[in-house]
Amino acid sequence: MIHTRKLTKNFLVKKETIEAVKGIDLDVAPGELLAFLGPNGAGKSTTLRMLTTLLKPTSGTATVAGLDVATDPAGVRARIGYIGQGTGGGHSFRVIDEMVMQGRFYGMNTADALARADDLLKSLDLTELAKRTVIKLSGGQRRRMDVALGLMHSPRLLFLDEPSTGMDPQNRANLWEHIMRLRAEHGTTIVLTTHYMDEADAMSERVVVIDHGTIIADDTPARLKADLAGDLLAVEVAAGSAAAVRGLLERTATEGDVDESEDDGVVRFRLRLTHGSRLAPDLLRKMHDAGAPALSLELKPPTLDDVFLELTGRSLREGAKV
Ligand SMILES: Nc1ncnc2c1ncn2[C@@H]1O[C@H](COP(=O)(O)OP(=O)(O)OP(=O)(O)O)[C@@H](O)[C@H]1O
Repeated sequence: MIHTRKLTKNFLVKKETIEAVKGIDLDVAPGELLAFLGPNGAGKSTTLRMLTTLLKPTSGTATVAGLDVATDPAGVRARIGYIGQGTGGGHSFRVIDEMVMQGRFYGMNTADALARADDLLKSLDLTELAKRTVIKLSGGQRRRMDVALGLMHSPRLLFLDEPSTGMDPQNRANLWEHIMRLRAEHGTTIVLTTHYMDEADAMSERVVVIDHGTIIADDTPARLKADLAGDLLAVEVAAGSAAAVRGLLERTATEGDVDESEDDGVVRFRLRLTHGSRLAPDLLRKMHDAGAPALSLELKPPTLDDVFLELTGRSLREGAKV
């Protein structure tokens, strides 16, 4: 559905070249749901804008839905849906009119456009709002209408640029429910950008991590986490037991160093353990046998942020918009 080779975009700003996207190779199969995840300025939107023909690549190639973005941008546009950041229709039209106009724009006749709009409004729980003017919709409703607009011409491939930015968790969950349903019903291939790592984790089958214009990881969230970041283990012991426990933990740590801090006679160790839930009981027993029992033990599975941290030395949260 998408094939890019060495896809590159440079911007020239005041005689300075900004390398926004640096030679991306990407293949997306029909029906995939893929998220570009990365901090602000990583190159996610620029990549998406090249794939949707809104920006011309500086070099490299991209075919989208079977057509070349450079030589047949109009053809690509006819085959895809694109929902940009905070876009949407005009303010003073009614939702249904906005949708029919969109359908007409894509060459549908009014009757077909109305039928399709009805279907989509139903799928996206917007039927009751069909006659409301767009300006009166809430943020979440508006975003759902954006999705409906992007789907009016039944594209096989839908691009969503930060679909849920600025939404509260309930609206985000609701939008996702609708996107998933549409996908199940129509088999639409979906490519989206997000800097919400929990969203990428929970919703996407494939996460492409982008940093400084380069793909630095590309896999299922589960495999990314399993490969790159062990579970985070935090264990507290009495200060008198610290020396014995330190040695034990250093022999057990599978990733990185053992971090240690002391507060009020309690020493807290933090370390990464691959397959922590399997190792933790054994560790507890060894600590007990060494006469240095744990006061508390906490085991946290890794997040995509841990993955990003391991890959770049930076946290995704640091650069995330709130
Ligand atoms: N039109 C433009 N002119 C100049 N520089 C640009 C332009 N668009 C993007 N850039 C720069 O290209 C780099 C990548 O930006 P891009 O918008 O693709 O990042 P992003 O990962 O989508 O970030 P965000 O999460 O903030 O949307 C940034 O350094 C940005 O400042």
